[in-house]
Amino acid sequence: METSQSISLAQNLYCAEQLQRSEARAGELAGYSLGQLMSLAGRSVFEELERIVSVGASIAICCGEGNNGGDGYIVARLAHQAGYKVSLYALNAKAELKQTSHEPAVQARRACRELGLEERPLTDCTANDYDLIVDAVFGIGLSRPVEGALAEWVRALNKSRVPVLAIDVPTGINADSGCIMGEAIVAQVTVTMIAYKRGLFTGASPGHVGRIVLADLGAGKYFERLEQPAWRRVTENPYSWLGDRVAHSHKGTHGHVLIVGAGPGMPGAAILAMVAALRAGAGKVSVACHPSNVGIIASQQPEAMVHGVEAPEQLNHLLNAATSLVVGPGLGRDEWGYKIYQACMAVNTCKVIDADGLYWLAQDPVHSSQLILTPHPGEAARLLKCNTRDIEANRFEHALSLHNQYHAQIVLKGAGSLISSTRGNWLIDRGSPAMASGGMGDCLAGLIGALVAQGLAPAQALTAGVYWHAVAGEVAGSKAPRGTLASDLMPIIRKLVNGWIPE
Ligand SMILES: NC(=O)C1=CN([C@@H]2O[C@H](COP(=O)(O)OP(=O)(O)OC[C@H]3O[C@@H](n4cnc5c(N)ncnc54)[C@H](OP(=O)(O)O)[C@@H]3O)[C@@H](O)[C@H]2O)[C@@H](O)CC1
Ligand SMILES: Nc1ncnc2c1ncn2[C@@H]1O[C@H](COP(=O)(O)OP(=O)(O)O)[C@@H](O)[C@H]1O
Ligand SMILES: [K+]
Repeated sequence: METSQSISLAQNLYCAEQLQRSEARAGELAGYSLGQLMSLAGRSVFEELERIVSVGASIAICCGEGNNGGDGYIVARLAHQAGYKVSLYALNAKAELKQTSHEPAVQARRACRELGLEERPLTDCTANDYDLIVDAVFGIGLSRPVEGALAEWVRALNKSRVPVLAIDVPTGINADSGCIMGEAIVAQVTVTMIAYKRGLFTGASPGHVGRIVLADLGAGKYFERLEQPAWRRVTENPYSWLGDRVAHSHKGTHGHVLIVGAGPGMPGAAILAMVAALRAGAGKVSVACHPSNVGIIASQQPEAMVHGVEAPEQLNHLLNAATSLVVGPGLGRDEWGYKIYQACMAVNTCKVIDADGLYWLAQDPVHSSQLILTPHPGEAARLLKCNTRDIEANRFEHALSLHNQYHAQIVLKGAGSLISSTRGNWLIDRGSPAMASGGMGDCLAGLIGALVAQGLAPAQALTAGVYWHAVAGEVAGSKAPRGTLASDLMPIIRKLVNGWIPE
């Protein structure tokens, strides 16, 4: 079987429907029947199992009635034959597998019976009795929420903290949206078949999938020819877009970022955006803020130029001098904030709009590819006039809606940030929960502003900014996630924009 995987296979993300439609044909092109594909799927999972636990370990294999369960029976037979202590559990121990099940699953189940592996009801499986649980309950065929006794079993399994190896998709995770349907298994490893499902990388998934292993079963490259991915994952460091600095460059070469924000009593967000823009390599950084904040902002970083603006007219010369704008950090929702926002929107300069800037944009939508919008789900809900829960229930569709409605370059932030832009639709599966602390968004806005100032096109600046911000968050939070601050990202951002790649 072919194992080397192309860059495109690592990037491309698909929906369950695409797998259901084309996996058989992809298998055929690779020279396999559906049954042979399933045998290969079971073997791939078994090979991963061998990496996690040694021969002799106690394993519970928990099977549903569909083909995900079928994969489970194949693993059970292989594991038993290899000398593992295998216990089999089934969602419906007495029933036959579904009619749509492939022959190898039926054969493997029969073989397990002949080998004396008695099937017990799934809800009798007490996780603590085992070294590893194999989740073969539901995969891409999950069609309704996991409820009742099964949901209770999933909750107990998750509480046990016994490692789980999930087949294809952790049971209860929607493979398209990454949402939990009722209750979902938390796995340490997920071995996913043929191609990546987009829902494995965003929404609730990052807390459920563990390490993801792609087993393309030799059919991946054929599958890619049959189905177009609507989304791709950023897998390559974007440093080449920025490149090394030219030896004879000067500060004017690297652009001038103007941060517009910091209404009365709110200097912090603009300070973070300002420092991020400086550390990300902007030639010059200015801040336009309420006059009451000039002293405190100027005292933070002597390299920045800080201007108090009482009235929008005072902004004009600053707007004319700027290569990029970052509008919104701490801007406020009062009359001063509104007038300042309006003055910024009157110029054509590329703008990163965040925080209160997004609040004002939602009141009076504007369409432009020179706008870079960086909403978190709450801000996205305001922009799309729905609620945060709607956004989280389908992050992919709402990211597309934002791009289509505002004609802007957008990122929908959160674990598995989604970028919908003139460069297409990209998912960034980097970052960490260490980044769930106030100020991280301000840091991102300043970083993107600096990349625009240094000459990247808006969509490139957005993609590279979100990627480096997430990687910086991972590095800053790696040893002690709690208490990680946006300020901790600044020296790491400096390294990343100079081509550093963390191990
Ligand atoms: N085809 C191939 O080549 C390959 C396929 N492969 C494998 O097949 C998997 C897909 O198999 P699948 O389509 O049979 O779906 P699967 O995930 O087993 O679930 C369907 C069953 O679950 C049931 N059900 C759903 N939700 C439920 C709920 N909440 N509560 C209770 N029941 C629920 C549903 O019931 P129904 O909706 O029919 O009433 C049906 O019985 C895929 O993920 C991969 O592992 C690999 O081997 C590679 C080769
Ligand atoms: N659990 C997580 N995993 C990955 N990235 C995260 C996580 N939590 C937060 N982030 C990232 O941190 C940033 C938070 O931004 P935001 O919510 O605007 O913060 P603030 O408004 O406090 O500055 C976003 O880029 C988001 O993607
Ligand atoms: K599963």
